[in-house]
Amino acid sequence: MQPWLEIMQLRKTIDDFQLGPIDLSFEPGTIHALIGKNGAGKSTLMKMLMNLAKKDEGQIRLFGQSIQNRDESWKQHISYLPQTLIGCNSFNGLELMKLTSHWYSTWDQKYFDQLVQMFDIPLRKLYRNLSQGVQKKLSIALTLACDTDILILDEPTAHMDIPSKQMLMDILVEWMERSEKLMIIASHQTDDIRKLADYLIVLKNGQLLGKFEKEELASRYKRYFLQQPLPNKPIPGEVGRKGKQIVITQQQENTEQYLIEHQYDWIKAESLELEEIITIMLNQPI
Ligand SMILES: Nc1ncnc2c1ncn2[C@@H]1O[C@H](COP(=O)(O)OP(=O)(O)OP(=O)(O)O)[C@@H](O)[C@H]1O
Repeated sequence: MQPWLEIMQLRKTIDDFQLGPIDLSFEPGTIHALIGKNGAGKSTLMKMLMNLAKKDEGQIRLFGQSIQNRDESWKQHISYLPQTLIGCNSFNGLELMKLTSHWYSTWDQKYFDQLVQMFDIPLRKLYRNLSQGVQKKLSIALTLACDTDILILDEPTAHMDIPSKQMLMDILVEWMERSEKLMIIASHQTDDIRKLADYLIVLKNGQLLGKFEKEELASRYKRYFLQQPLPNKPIPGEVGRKGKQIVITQQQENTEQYLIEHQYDWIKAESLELEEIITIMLNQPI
């Protein structure tokens, strides 16, 4: 399938922080989660996708066309939720709704009203007087109601209470089903990633570790409980150990082949939780 969004050899330097080179493609009908420790470059990458942060090198292509040297009409296809909305404080929800709906021809008023009701957002209160969680809910309602092809969300569940987070997960799944859509979401919440993502894009200190299919990643990592102590040197696929008889690997086939060849028996092998896999990946040397 033709990707809707492509990034080629994208690079940016901010002081001593270097992002890239990054090559990625995003196909319709998929949800990509951007994963990385604080300061890994997730927000910077998202801002570059929106042309809000200037790239030093590389190309971004939307529907096969470069977004550079064009007017900003391509933004009609993408709605973006930044970590914090700037410049909204002196407006209330109704005014922000008018401003946003004016810009997007795909604006869906009925859907916005529905989201406002679901999240119980007071539209007549000034944005600055809303709690952080309600500010987030309003920004999400404004972003989703644009009903664009592509949605870019930077930590959408931050500051939200637990029931609202759960509701948002369902809303985002339903949003994907409205028509053919693409979603890119940066999140530190494993719940968000587990429930939503098809692919994980892992950034480490500005470097791209890779794009991984979530299910494939989950099946790759295994923990073995052995009957005998392991040798001191690492075994094939090993990424971690607990004591001498519990080992975590990321290459099931190679590990099992080694264990069988060297006559190590295992009592059981189990899959890892996504949170544990992400922690291992983010702590591994590049
Ligand atoms: N406007 C800026 N001025 C100076 N440095 C910046 C600026 N924006 C980003 N950086 C630096 O770029 C790096 C990446 O920041 P970025 O916000 O993209 O990370 P992140 O992965 O989104 O982090 P977090 O998970 O904490 O939100 C950091 O070292 C940050 O200090």
